[in-house]
Amino acid sequence: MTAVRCYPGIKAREPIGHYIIAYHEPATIMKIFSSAQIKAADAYTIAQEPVSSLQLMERAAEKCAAWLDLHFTPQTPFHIFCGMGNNGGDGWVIARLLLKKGYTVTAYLLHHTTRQSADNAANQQVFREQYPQHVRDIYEVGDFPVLASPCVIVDAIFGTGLNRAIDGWVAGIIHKINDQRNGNTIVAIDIPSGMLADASSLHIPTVKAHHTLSFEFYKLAFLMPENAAIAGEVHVLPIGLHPEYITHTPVRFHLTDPEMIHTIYQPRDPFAHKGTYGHALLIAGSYGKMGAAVLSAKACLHTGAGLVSSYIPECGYNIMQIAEPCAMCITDIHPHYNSHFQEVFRNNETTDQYKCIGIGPGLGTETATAKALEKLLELYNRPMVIDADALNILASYPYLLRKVPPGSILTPHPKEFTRLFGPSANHFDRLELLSQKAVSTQLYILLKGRYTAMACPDGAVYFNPTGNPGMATGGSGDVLTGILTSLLAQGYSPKAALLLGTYLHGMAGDLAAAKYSQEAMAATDIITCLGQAFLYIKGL
Ligand SMILES: NC(=O)C1=CN([C@@H]2O[C@H](COP(=O)(O)OP(=O)(O)OC[C@H]3O[C@@H](n4cnc5c(N)ncnc54)[C@H](OP(=O)(O)O)[C@@H]3O)[C@@H](O)[C@H]2O)[C@H](O)CC1
Ligand SMILES: [K+]
Repeated sequence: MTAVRCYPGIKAREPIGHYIIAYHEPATIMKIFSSAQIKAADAYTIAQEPVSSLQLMERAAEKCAAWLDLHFTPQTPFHIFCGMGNNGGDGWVIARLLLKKGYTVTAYLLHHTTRQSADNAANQQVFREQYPQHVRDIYEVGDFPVLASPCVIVDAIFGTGLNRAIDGWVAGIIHKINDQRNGNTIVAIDIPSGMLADASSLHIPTVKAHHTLSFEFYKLAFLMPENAAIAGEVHVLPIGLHPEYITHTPVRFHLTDPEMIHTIYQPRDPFAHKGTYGHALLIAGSYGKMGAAVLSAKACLHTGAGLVSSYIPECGYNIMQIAEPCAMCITDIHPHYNSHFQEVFRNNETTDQYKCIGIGPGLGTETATAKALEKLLELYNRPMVIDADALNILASYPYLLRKVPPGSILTPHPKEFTRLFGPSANHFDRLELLSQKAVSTQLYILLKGRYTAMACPDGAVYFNPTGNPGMATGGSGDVLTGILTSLLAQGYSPKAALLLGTYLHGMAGDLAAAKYSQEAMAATDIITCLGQAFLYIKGL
């Protein structure tokens, strides 16, 4: 079942994020299965539904043909490149279905092996019998056709059964297909040929698709920044894989979705007073970087914390009081940076007063700041939010990481992550390192990106689908720190705060982009749109 959802006031087809374009039932979209698990889901469905593998292939191809028919007209010629496995089998069925709908179709068989899957053979035979004049065979690069533009190229060469890097003349064909990108549309079936679903495809020849029609699930590879230019726009097409398998099979990787977020969100108590929703403390700012402190305090307030106190250097007092009158201010003895914030916690009473501390935006990395951070970590034992320069201090003094209260949330961007935990050869290795570090430190680690990855102490990783390139702007991270600190102060568990806060942040960013454009939006606009994002989540 596919249901189209959209934000209030935003057209369903606004190209802001995948999830706005089409939304699928949580059971099908939330879990990210490996290619081995997808194969098992396939087998389970065939055995339990029951359905024959040929029927399942027909079902999958029908979904693809329907999608293609919705997005193109019979005036556009189709060139469908088929491999010898089941991905190629899908290609034969798509070719047959499109011809039936009145499209001009040529199907090409790549003879990359002498072994053909049974379902591929069966569908190829049907096609050759019905449409012999529509088939061409490819044995070498020289057999690649001359294609008149504009046309649609369907890549059904390799799917999730790819077991090694593509080389030789088949790699030549992949390059030829990519040479046709300009002026034509390349649509990959299930996964672009050459791309590995669960491992890095760096330096491997891969089809560079404009669209990928992925069966039932997102593949982990689609969420990796290194593959951004390969899969294009991903469309998940449900093909009716067995819900029992989907529900009961454990996975490490998940994609958060609106329904999941709606269940995390807690409506406010009608009898609430400002004490109900916690007192948050944000330790931020330095000379020239007071904006970071203001943004995090504003975001914290607009996410619902009962009280917000901002700990800032002397120089920022007027700035903060004028920019955010709803926040209280504590100033450091130093005029330009924070050097004695641990002194806020003279006794247990004050430690208890602040339900959560967020630290880092615009903080600077002065030695006195680092010393104060060490003392703070010794005094405060609730989960904190640690960002920006506070992370850079942890990277400079790695022993401090052991003092961070368990359950705290670290929010590095990729460079901060590398400073903290070292470099990785590719984004799959980095994801593994992220997950390992969350387990070994018992902290939540949020790695910022197009699909921000949130690693939990139990080894699970959640990807966030909201957000857009307009958020790659100064202050966006400070806003996230304020949001997360606010949710923790209000009593959300670290995991709930992490998933909800990151989703809200991205959604507010999407709403800001829709209103002002990705170019013109600034971090302050993300805060302005937080209210609309809350209303959307509440109203789901
Ligand atoms: N998910 C589902 O429920 C459904 C999926 N469908 C489609 O099936 C494919 C997976 O099909 P499978 O047959 O397992 O694998 P592929 O078609 O992707 O590829 C297998 C063939 O590829 C050859 N191969 C593998 N790597 C290379 C390479 N680097 N160079 C050359 N050839 C390669 C392999 O050859 P061997 O020599 O290793 O035997 C095979 O010939 C899935 O992606 C979906 O598209 C169903 O149709 C519907 C249900
Ligand atoms: K493919």
